[in-house]
Amino acid sequence: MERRTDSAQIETLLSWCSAHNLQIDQRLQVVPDNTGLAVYSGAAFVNPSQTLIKIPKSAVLSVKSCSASQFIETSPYGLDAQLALSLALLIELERGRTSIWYGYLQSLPDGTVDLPLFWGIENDSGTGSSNDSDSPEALKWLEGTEIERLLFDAEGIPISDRIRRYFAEVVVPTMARLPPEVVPESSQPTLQQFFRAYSLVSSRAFLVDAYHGLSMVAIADAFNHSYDNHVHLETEYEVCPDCGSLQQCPHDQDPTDFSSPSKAAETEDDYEMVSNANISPHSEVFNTYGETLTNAQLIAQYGFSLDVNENDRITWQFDDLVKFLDGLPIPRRSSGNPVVPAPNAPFGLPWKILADSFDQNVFIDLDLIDPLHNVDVFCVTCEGKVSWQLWLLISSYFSARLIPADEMLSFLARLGEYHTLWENGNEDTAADGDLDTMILVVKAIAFAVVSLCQERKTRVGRGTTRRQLGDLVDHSQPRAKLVLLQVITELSILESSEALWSETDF
Ligand SMILES: C[S@@+](CC[C@H](N)C(=O)[O-])C[C@H]1O[C@@H](n2cnc3c(N)ncnc32)[C@H](O)[C@@H]1O
Repeated sequence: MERRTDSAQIETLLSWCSAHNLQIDQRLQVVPDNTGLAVYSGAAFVNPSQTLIKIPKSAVLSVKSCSASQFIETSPYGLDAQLALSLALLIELERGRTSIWYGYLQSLPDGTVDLPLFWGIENDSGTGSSNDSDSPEALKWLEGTEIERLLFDAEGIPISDRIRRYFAEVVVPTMARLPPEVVPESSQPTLQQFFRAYSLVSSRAFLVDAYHGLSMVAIADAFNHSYDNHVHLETEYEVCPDCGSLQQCPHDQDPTDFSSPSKAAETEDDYEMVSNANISPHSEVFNTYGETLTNAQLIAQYGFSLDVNENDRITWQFDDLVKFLDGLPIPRRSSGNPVVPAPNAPFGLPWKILADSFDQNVFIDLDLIDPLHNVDVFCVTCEGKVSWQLWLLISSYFSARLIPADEMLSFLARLGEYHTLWENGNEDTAADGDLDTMILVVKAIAFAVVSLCQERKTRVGRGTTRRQLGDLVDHSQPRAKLVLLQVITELSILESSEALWSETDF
């Protein structure tokens, strides 16, 4: 769907930037592209570590800075923060030219960003949008995919229901309470307008610091995404959540603590976009919306996917995995008493200690788990490998049936070593000890991974082969096409993993 921003809108945006002290390095140009705006370099080469954009904190639109700040409850992150910022944005949009962000807001895409959570419900919002003809087909292929899971909150409630509920329970009453100097009394935004505000927040907002939280940041949001990015936004997150001060302030709990060095005033007042790679002349300058984002996450949150995305993975939730493992045959020793696993803690393991003790070889760094881009830890990667967390969960599940609880930690450490030797065909060099038990568990892990992949394959792609899906892509409308490509990727990951883990010679 094309939604090019025209040059008059860009000019108004740039005048607004100068009026609000937002500085853009002359080597960069904001230009129209098919999705709205994009940023390109000019004739000059740009080196890394250059500050290219300075955005005064006073220019960001957040719940704290908006015209109705005292009427909106803030939330630090997650869906609640997105909903609150959507309301703040909606109010500023309703204010039209009287909003101090008008020059910025007029440059944003006109319609609702095409996110799957709105598919099939656009017509319910009262505008009779016609984009929806493609939705039934797209929704059909969405079933069982990684995208589908992202359309629900942690309690399993559809995010679209949460948005509607927030509109009815918070947006409508808040709009009715606002004094006329904030929005005119005649202003009664529709659910469709709130959908648009939500879609803009979902696809453009940044978590800037502990004071402003999730915010709309002009120009920073004009960059498209790539994981080979050239620039990133730098902010000091740890500011006072009450007043935004980076230095000591009256809200500090310990007034005698003067340990934090005071920063220069200019660092305190600006957010900065800084280059982290060379930028060639006349090329598009990319930001990254998250280094670990999968295509499913990009589609759900931003409405687009990359042609190739090495972050793609298939994920499972902890409870579903345990239920699945419960249905598999438990490996048994030919002699010795079976062990009854500890019923409470998951398999009696100190998960945090185990997680911390994994070294550089691990697939996912725990530091990458952040509230906005939550990394799903139990997964198979696009190469078909399992994440260490999935390996650990499966191996401890089976080991708990074979090994007494107080020996589990050391057994799992030895099992990890043995599994690595075995993968490389060097299992003969393993020290003796409980070799038989380790072989049993390694076989059970391989069997479990193959079974998990096979089971997931029955739920993705409606039993259609990848070749047939490929033929369908060519004749599909944009939404169905986007989902079909995702289905093909997911099936291919599952097939690679199944092949990799079946290869093992038992
Ligand atoms: C933060 S905005 C980036 C600027 C954007 N072009 C605009 O002004 O609307 C995010 C939106 O840009 C588009 N976008 C960003 N990176 C993209 C990419 N690599 N491929 C396709 N669309 C992309 C998507 O429509 C996404 O929702």
